[in-house]
Amino acid sequence: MKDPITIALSKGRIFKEALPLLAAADIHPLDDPEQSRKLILDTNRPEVRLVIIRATDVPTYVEYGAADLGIAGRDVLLEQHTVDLYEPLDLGIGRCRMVVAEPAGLAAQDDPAVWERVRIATKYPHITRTHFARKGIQTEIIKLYGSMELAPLVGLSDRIVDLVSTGVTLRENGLVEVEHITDISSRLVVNKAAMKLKHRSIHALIQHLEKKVRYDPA
Ligand SMILES: Nc1ncnc2c1ncn2[C@@H]1O[C@H](COP(=O)(O)OP(=O)(O)OP(=O)(O)O)[C@@H](O)[C@H]1O
Ligand SMILES: O=P(O)(O)OC[C@H]1O[C@H](OP(=O)(O)OP(=O)(O)O)[C@H](O)[C@@H]1O
Repeated sequence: MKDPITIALSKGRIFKEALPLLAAADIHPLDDPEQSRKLILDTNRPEVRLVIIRATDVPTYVEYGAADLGIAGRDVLLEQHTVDLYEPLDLGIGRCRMVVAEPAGLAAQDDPAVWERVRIATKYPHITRTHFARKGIQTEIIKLYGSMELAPLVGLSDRIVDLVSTGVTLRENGLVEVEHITDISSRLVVNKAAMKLKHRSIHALIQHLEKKVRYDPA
């Protein structure tokens, strides 16, 4: 009998980009989470199901074994740095970068090399604090849950730490990137006990994903 496998992932861009990877492992969801309100999606394989959750909840579900595997952004994993998981594979999807940004007007006369104390609005307080602490810069952090680009426009903070991919959101809000913190992509994460107890199934799945990522990336 095959091991039952539960995979956690978020809807939206991660789900869309994960579909070809899952297909390479012969996993095809029977529903589209954009069309359905179902939180558990069956697949063509009776032993494999997907749970559809918030991107930031993926590490929690996998750490506690509510899902055996998951797909999580490196941003989420760095921010939730104490979560205990295996992270065997960079899936190469959800590619973007974590940056410090500020209004173009401020950037024109600003020099990050002389910053001593900065006020930052961000969804990523741990990453932000760590980045600036390494450079000996004190931070006042305003924690937000989205739309960080608004903060400097209404005087909540001078600067933000956020993800950038095309740069359109920064540009349309008159902001520019002033520091690159790190590159981001989505990772496969695996529950530690499941990796032992369901080793054959999980190992086979990792191999299919790895082959697709390495030899046939999207
Ligand atoms: N503009 C982007 N381009 C590419 N990848 C991105 C971009 N923005 C975010 N990501 C990646 O996709 C992941 C999921 O982002 P998404 O916007 O779907 O969820 P979220 O709204 O950030 O999460 P939550 O609902 O938990 O707050 C992020 O954790 C990040 O790794
Ligand atoms: O450089 P770009 O291609 O414009 O992408 C950057 C935007 O993408 C992400 O937001 P997302 O689309 O996830 O919206 P939300 O997190 O505010 O819901 C990120 O927080 C930026 O706002």
